Amino acid sequence: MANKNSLPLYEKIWVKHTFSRVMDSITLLLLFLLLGYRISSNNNYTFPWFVAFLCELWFTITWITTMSTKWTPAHTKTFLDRLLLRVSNYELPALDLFVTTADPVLEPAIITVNTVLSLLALDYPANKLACYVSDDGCSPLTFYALVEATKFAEIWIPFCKKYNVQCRAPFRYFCDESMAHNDLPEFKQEWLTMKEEYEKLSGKIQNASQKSIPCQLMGEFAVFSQTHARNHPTIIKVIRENKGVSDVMPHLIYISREKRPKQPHHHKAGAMNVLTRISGLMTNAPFMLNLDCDMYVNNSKIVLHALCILLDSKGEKEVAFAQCPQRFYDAVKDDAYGNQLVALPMYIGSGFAGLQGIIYAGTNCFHRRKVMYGLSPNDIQNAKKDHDFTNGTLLLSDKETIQKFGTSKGFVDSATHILKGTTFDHYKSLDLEAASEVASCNYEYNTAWGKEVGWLYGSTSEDVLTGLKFHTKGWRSELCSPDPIAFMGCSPQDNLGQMAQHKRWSSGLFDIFLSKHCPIFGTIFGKLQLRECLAYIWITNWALRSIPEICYALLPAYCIITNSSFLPNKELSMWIPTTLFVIYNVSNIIEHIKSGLSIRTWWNNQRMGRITTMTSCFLAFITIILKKLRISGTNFEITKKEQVHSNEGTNENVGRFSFNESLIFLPGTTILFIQLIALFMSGNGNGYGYGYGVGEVFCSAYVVLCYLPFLKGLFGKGKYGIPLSTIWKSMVLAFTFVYLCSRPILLSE
Ligand SMILES: O=c1ccn([C@@H]2O[C@H](COP(=O)(O)OP(=O)(O)O[C@H]3O[C@H](CO)[C@@H](O)[C@H](O)[C@H]3O)[C@@H](O)[C@H]2O)c(=O)[nH]1
Ligand SMILES: [Mn+2]
Repeated sequence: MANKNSLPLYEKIWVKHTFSRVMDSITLLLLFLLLGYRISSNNNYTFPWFVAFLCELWFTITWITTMSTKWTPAHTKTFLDRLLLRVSNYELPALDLFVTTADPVLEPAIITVNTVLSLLALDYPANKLACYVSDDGCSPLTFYALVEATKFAEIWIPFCKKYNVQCRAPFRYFCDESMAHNDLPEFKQEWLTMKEEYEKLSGKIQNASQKSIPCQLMGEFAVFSQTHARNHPTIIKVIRENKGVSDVMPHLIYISREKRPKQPHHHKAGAMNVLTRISGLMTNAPFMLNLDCDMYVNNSKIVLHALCILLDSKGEKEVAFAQCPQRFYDAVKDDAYGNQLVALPMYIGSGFAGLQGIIYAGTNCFHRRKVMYGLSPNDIQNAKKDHDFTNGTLLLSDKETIQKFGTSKGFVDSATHILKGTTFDHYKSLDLEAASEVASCNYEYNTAWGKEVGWLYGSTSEDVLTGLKFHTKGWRSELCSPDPIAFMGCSPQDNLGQMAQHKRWSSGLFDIFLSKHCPIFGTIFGKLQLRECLAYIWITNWALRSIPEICYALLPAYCIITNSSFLPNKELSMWIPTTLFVIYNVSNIIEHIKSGLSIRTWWNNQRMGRITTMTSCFLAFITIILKKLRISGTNFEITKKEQVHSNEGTNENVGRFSFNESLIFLPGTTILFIQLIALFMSGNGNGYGYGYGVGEVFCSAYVVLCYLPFLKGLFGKGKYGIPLSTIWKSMVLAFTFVYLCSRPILLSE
């Protein structure tokens, strides 16, 4: 019994993916064989041969990073009973909850409200929780919705706790009529009342979004008059203060940080840092959970699960953050746009988790505040050795602290508590003046915010960048994936959203690769482990992948047009690329099936992978090159969040591609045209002498198959059709390509 308290609070479970390992190794072997063959068959040194060799070399290197990332997947198992034995309810640490929203149109208030309600109703002592909502849209509607939601929360929270409701976001909970059944007689009545009350709440928010905010609330809303989303002073509203142990409602605070047209606001990262500072002034919890506005809590005990990792005696010393997986509701059938990210996290995500740790995904993540303030595991070790926190590395002189954290005395005091490891016993009622100071545009000027402290600036993928910084300092991270799944969110409902999102991610990630935070430097000069570094190289190079993929996709067409070949054309050697193609796809199909997905889903993911790499990633590549050349900057385009209604599931247009004037469709349409021209030439017997073979024609046809949605788009109407201007531009580009192909090139035969 004596060592009950020394039992670990979580365990790492290593997953055996033997089949994947074998298939991946065969794939690698075949890639090596192909490269070897290309080098050894010296009678084939032609231009397409050379380009193919370079592309395949790239694919091989990428494959090595993929394999290394996937090789030792792991996840964690948490022991809630052990945690509760060790810490009583009274001793549980405080937790600050952060929600970010930025646009009341793209992110409807009712979605944010549901996220907030699910957080307020967490299975955790309410007096230890404080929920801070950052509104970058400075929208009175969001504020109004939160005020109304608080009234509903007063009955919703007790209801959830009484009946141990699992999903505490009402819009999802009430979707499922079967929830209305329960053996307790009074349940049904309460369920109905609750549903009615929720409908009233959503009705009010709906009305307010269409008309205006009810006038009786005008007083409270006066501050919103004459504000503009990009130009307004700080607005902070303490909507509800927790009144102590017996109160079921956590604190709820609305924040819209100051924005001025010419001042950089650093998008989400900037918002997160303001939340960090304001919460530091008020509750200063040692842990923080951050959610995007569309991610609701699906497992009400998730805080306890995450604490098992963060409070574990080993975890306490080593783990910077516990990341829960991202899962999405209302998926489009068979994942037509390839954005559900189910198979990828299962292999790559847990692969990361088996190394130095999972990446920080921007949402669903529990952070340690002191790590956010820049501490490394080393600092803590040294301070412990010195037994003196005042002279140890942890505490800086007053001047240094101000240089690091800024001039707010209140905040510097709170940060000192965190660095020393002592927390406030009870919260301080919010000093609005101090809070406005730390939320102002100028506050971070000449401080370490965004550089050494808090969420890092400089990339639209602030999440991966911030996590990478922690790993480089020597921290680990853990994947926390209890059953039922902790959080659910919404994913783009069409290809436009998906492609734009993919572009933002890959540009942000590539930005990191080209910055001083590049994972390679992290391994050479920091504490980023080698295989973790390879995994980060894998993820930060999505944009770069577009170049070899586009070249490789153009090769078959080039060969058909110029009557040359890039594939081995002797029967015996042809088996290398053929087997490679088969093995790669078969193992991919099986991985999808093992993740519980259909073959159709596999194909949609595969196809979408090819499309996004050649379109979104390519544009991301160009965007970042232009940024590095200081020709243009990057922007954070917010993803549209939609509530899907179940009757839309039968709509025949579900899964169809829509198009607009965006440049993102230009590369895809051009590639498609080039293949069509090539196939037409091959069909017409224009390939004199038949330098190219079945292989080239097959590859070209395969590219067309991947681009089938674009082919349909050529004939589609309205939003389902590719705009004429894009078609014209693509045609010009395609014919230029064909023209250039037919001119003699130095290296060609
Ligand atoms: O200026 C901004 C822009 C965005 N956001 C918020 O950032 C979150 C993520 O934005 P979203 O448009 O939903 O992007 P996603 O691509 O869905 O988000 C993923 O990718 C982002 C990085 O690209 C991460 O920050 C997110 O956590 C991660 O879920 C949302 O809550 C927004 O309200 C802000 O608060 N301020
Ligand atoms: Mn999102």
